[in-house]
Amino acid sequence: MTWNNAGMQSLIPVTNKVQDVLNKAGSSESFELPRIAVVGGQSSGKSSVLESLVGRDFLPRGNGIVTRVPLILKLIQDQTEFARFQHKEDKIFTDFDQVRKEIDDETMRITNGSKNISSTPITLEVHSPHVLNLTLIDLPGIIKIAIEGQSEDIEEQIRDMILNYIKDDSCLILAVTPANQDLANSDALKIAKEVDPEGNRTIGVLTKIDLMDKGTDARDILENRGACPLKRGYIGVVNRSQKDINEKKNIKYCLDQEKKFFAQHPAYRHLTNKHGTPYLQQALNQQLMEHIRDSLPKFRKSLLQRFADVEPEALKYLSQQFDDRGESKMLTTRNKIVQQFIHDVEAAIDGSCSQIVSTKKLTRGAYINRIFHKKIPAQIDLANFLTPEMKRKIQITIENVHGVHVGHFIPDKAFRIITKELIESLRFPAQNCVKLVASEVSTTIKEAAASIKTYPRLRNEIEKIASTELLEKEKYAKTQISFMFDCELSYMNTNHVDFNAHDGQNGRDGLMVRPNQDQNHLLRDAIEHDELYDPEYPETERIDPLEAEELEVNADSLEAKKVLGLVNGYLPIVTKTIRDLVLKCIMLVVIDQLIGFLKAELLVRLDREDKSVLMEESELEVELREKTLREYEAITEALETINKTNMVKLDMSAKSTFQTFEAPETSRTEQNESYRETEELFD
Ligand SMILES: Nc1nc2c(ncn2[C@@H]2O[C@H](COP(=O)(O)OP(=O)(O)OP(=O)(O)O)[C@@H](O)[C@H]2O)c(=O)[nH]1
Repeated sequence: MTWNNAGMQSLIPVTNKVQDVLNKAGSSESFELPRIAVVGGQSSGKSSVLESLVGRDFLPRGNGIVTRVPLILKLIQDQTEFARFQHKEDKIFTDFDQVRKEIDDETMRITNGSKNISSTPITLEVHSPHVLNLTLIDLPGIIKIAIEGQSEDIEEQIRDMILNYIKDDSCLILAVTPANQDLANSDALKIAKEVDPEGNRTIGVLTKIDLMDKGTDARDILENRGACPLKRGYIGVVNRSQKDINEKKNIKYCLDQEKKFFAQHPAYRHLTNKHGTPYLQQALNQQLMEHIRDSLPKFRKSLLQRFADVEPEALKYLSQQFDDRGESKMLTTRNKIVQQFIHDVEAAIDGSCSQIVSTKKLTRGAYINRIFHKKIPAQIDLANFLTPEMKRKIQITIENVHGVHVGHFIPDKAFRIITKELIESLRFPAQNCVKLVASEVSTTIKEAAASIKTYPRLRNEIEKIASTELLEKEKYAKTQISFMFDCELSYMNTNHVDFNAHDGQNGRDGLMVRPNQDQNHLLRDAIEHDELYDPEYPETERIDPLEAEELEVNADSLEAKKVLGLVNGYLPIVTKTIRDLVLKCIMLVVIDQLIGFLKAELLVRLDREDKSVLMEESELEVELREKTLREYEAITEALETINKTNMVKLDMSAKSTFQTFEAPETSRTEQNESYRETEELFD
């Protein structure tokens, strides 16, 4: 058997290298060549044309509708030559007569042995070192009348099937018309026009020129001067006749006969260079080149986009790679990872450290900020302390302080007891604030550690050291805060500059309680003028006598009000101080000291571990890294290959073989722009 698709070979170096490189790397990018669908009336010679294009004699041929199901023929460039059907994946065909038989058998199976057609395609892969990766489709011929045993609407079914394949803009249409029929009635041209009215992707193929009536010729059509001119013109071919097939004449022999036919025929002698199967191959070749030329810039853009996606990951992997024979390189890698981890933790908390500021997601630092300024003030809050329960406590405390005696002075002791109890009630919420921030810092540590993908042991160790230290810091901060509470509880500083006897609002009628002042007198005045009650806290107003009765204690007593005034004036000082110090303590211990620890101690602690164990790579990550690096290299190579392609030369060679094909202007400009982009990238 002889292969005769040499015309397509010139495309192999570029497209196949690009396809190969990307396929091998398992890249998601792939450069697809367009499908070529062969359409035409029944027995117009479609399968014969297709076979000539492939250069292989393996398709069923004969009278009647031979092609009754679509045949999707995938040509795949490979080292060895064989065929394989999708429906029989395990079987390898090396004998192409067997391929023909299998197509026949499968057609019968699909159509249940009837004479009907089916849209269920047969998919056949032909692997060969001589083909270009390309998909060709042989379709059933368009018929006019159903014969016995065929569905009434078979004509419509065939039309729909053909249209379904050729409607895709990237599909090249070979409209096959026999020369011994009137062109104006060509089914192929009619159906092609429906989907490609401009004729941009339709090539007219005139078969059976050798069978034309004596005294007639197809010269006008072949010179594109006939009744139905096509933008891309017509190409005349002389395929093997049924007799040739029966006599098993090979394709090489028939191609020689075809050449002789054109050379010797007086009407076509001057057209020998523009017709015949080899020329059709060249024309198709040019179409494909044009497609490549037009789609390369777009494809390159998409490759560049993928390159931009893959590059940062790849560079990260490359920077983390080390030669495991060299311990110092291993250490350098480890140290780099640790530095990066510390930087990531710091950057996530301290926004100013971060080079890239997200506009979509809050960072941990921003969350901590919310805890500082929203949650902490809300948790350390005694504004609503005056519950009925507290009123009752105040009165009972006062009465207990007096005991058997009748009290005439402000019960200072009761004030201290009540205030202490209230301050104490803040201890747990204040410590809880440490927990809230620590939990955010813990998440920050986990997130930063998660990016150490290649070395899971190192990642775990770093996370463990940092998290353990965070726990220590959390504990320590809680102790410090507890100490702060102890300080607050040890002394009620009623000499504080901010202390206001009724509610801490300075300047309100000058109602400041100072030592050596007559507190009883001031308070009495205040009560008379109804100034001890804060309108913001209605609970501080006079206690409902009914409620008082329920309590069975006189919570509305003058003394209770005096104590309330003192408590109310003192609490804001305490909450203000505690809020401020809790926040500062958390910042110092849980954040600053932790980061300080990471900077000073993390490497020291890691040094205690076995380096080679710590730097063991994760299998999954190794796989991912290799895949990423493979794709990175493949895309780089593919881009370089495309960049080296001499598009002008490619275009010139295309033009010299098939003058009527014009390339759209815009694609050239786009192409140059894209080249510039690519060149810049690789400069
Ligand atoms: N003499 C001569 N015979 C041809 C030519 N082209 C095709 N034939 C013959 O015409 C018959 C039909 O050819 P096919 O290639 O099977 O036609 P088809 O369009 O694929 O047929 P269907 O798939 O059945 O529609 C075969 O016997 C071919 O040998 C040609 O250029 N010259």
